[in-house]
Amino acid sequence: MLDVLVVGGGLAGLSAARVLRRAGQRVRVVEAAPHPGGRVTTRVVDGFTLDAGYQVLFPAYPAVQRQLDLAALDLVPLPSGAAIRRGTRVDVLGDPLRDPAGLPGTLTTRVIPLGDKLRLARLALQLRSPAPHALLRGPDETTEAYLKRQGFSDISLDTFFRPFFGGIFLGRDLSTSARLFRYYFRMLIDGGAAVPRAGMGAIAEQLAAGLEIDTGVRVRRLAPHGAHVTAETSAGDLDARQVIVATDPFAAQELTGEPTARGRVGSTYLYYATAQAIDSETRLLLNAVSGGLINNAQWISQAVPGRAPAGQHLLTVSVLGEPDLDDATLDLQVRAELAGWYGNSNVGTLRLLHIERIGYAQFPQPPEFAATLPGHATRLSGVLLASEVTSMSSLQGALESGEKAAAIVLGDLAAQSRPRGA
Ligand SMILES: Cc1cc2nc3c(=O)[nH]c(=O)nc-3n(C[C@H](O)[C@H](O)[C@H](O)COP(=O)(O)OP(=O)(O)OC[C@H]3O[C@@H](n4cnc5c(N)ncnc54)[C@H](O)[C@@H]3O)c2cc1C
Repeated sequence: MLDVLVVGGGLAGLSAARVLRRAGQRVRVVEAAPHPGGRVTTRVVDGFTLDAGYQVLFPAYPAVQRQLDLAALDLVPLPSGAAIRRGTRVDVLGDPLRDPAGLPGTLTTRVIPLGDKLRLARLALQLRSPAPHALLRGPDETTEAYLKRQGFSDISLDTFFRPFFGGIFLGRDLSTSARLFRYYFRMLIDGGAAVPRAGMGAIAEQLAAGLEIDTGVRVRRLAPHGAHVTAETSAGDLDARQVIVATDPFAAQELTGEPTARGRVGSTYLYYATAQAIDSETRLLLNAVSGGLINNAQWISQAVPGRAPAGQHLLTVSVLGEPDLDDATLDLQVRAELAGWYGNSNVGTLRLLHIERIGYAQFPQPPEFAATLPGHATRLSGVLLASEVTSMSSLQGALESGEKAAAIVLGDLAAQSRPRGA
């Protein structure tokens, strides 16, 4: 009999399994998909390396610092700041803290009023002192209300905050909890954003190394019997003293009977290849024009060498939500918007490699969302929950959730009391 069965091999499940294995437990992960990683995966198409959606790692995440060997991931820091696009017009907003060379351009760019640049600097100073997890406490409101209270103008909200944080929250309305805004802002100040050279899937591969993982096996039902739990799987029954359910919240609800589902935020990504050097920009491109499909885009092969074959370029385009358009229409409409940036002849060279439609990317996180989240205990004896949904919809949330569930299994009460986000 296993000591612990972990259901789901996303980052929460892998994190839990690693902690338990290090503590000497006999642990096995059962994952429904053909490979571990859950939402953090990478595929190779025609020699181009495509992450499943535009995902980045904040190396300053405390759980990332604890769990990952960042040197072995060969992280490539993404250029700080952003290029704000309004049609053919481009304004660069640098991050003077991380890239002092960009300061003159940032100060002279007129897209953000001078007063708002000073407010950004003040915000950075305010948010860099408290312990990161303390930023997840205190009064809550929407990010939009918080930014307005800080005095930011509508122009800065529309041209920078909506597309930039829209890409993180997967919605431009800034209705996400201001606590999360402050936490992510702090993570960016402390460590910027980076990606493994080989793709985000390398994170899951590193976590999975050395673990016993059954892939392509779905757990259908959990039956507690006092001192152990039987998991009915598509490959037969498995018995374990304890089970950690680390699936998405919808599957967790079915397996445990706990109300873990919190709704869905979806997003859509288009990946284009071209042999033509259309734009030398390496920064994130933000679409400051509202009402279109594109929220942000990046010439990822320029920011992260090796993502495209020699002589080729890779553009990833992020569309928020799930447009009700077939692939051909979606491609046509995105191309029409890109033509407003680069002209028809350049856009004509783009070859669509892949469209990734993600129905469940994150759960909605409105103000005070944390008070409504489930804990790790479930009504099934011997069955615990580990999932981003116990914390926050992020790599940090998934990793720390796995750590905490493992600590409960190990009876480590001190680790259980570690505050959320620490
Ligand atoms: C497009 C996109 C962009 C994102 N961007 C960022 C970002 O930039 N930064 C950030 O911090 N976070 C980001 N996130 C969020 C982050 O990826 C997730 O919060 C995190 O990966 C969730 O991990 P998890 O282990 O809780 O869940 P999941 O990754 O969903 O893993 C659950 C696993 O359980 C498996 N499973 C489900 N049911 C069963 C069953 N019955 N039996 C066996 N296995 C089962 C699934 O196949 C899956 O592998 C992004 C997510 C997406 C999709």
